[in-house]
Formats: sequence, structure tokens, C-alpha cells
Amino acid sequence: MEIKIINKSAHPLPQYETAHAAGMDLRASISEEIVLKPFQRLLIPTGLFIELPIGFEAQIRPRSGLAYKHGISIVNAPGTIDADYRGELKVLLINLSDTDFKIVNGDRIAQMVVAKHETVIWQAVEELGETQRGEGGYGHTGKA
Ligand SMILES: O=c1ccn([C@H]2C[C@H](O)[C@@H](COP(=O)(O)OP(=O)(O)OP(=O)(O)O)O2)c(=O)[nH]1
Ligand SMILES: [Mg+2]
Repeated sequence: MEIKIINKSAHPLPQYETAHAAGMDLRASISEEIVLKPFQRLLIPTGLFIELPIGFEAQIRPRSGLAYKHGISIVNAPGTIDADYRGELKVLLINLSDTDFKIVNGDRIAQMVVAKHETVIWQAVEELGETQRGEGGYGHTGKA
């Protein structure tokens, strides 16, 4: 599927790293190196602007390698890119480690998954259909 994109970064377009990958890595597009201090959060620009088809969203997700090795995550994971958004894609990183984390221009800081979504029309009712689970949740199953 083709999706319109404007690339104002100095980097190649995001790409799938393997044949059947779901995510494309996003790179930081920054003029100076950034140091993310422990528990600091920062909105990192990517230099990318996209026009998703109606009925699609993009999700900005953490990279597991950065999370495992450096405690780098995304505050609002998964970030939601709406089909009608025309601004720059940005990544809200947070450093959950106890050491500084350095980001340089071009670093792969997150991954993006494009997905279909439904648009709901509510049908307001007084009662919902009965189920075996009912209102049970939060570890409800398996309890004596
Ligand atoms: O990680 C993110 C999350 C969002 N956005 C952009 C695209 C999205 O369409 C827009 C709004 O995001 P969201 O709905 O999550 O934020 P909000 O706090 O609800 O703001 P708004 O009132 O503008 O919807 O910001 C990003 O670039 N990166
Ligand atoms: Mg919103």
C-alpha cells in the first residue's frame, strides 16, 4: 500500500528491516546531540510527515533492544498517529535507567506500525449481552 510521505530529515525513508517485519524504525532528526537524563522525557523530531489513508492509524512503539539495554521507552506507548494529522511525527522518549542516554542524529529511536482501525458508531442501550465472564476481571479467572 502506498502512503504519502514528506521527508525533511537527512535520512532515508523508514523501511522494514526484514521481509515480514511489522515495524519500520524511526530515526531521530536533530541538529545537535541530545542527552536524556535518568527519568527525563523529551519529544524527539523525526523530520517525517505522512498522510495516512482514512481508516488507518500509525502506532509509535518502543524498540525492545533500547528498552532492554538502556531502559529507553516511550511515555505514551503506543503513540497514535491519526489519519488526519499533518504535523511532524515525533517520539516521546523517556529514560527509565539510572544513567544518561545519548541520542545522535540518525539514531533509530522507535518503530512505527501502520494498522487498520474501525470507526465506531455507538448504539446506546440499557443492557449488554450476558457472558460467562460477566463483570469479572483483573485476575478474576482461576480464583477458588
Ligand atoms: O507519539 C506521538 C503521538 C501523537 N503524535 C501526533 C499525531 C497525532 O495525530 C497527534 C495527536 O496525538 P494524540 O491524540 O495522542 O494527542 P492528544 O494529547 O490527544 O492531542 P490532540 O488533542 O491534538 O489530539 O500528535 C505524534 O507525532 N507522536
Ligand atoms: Mg487526541
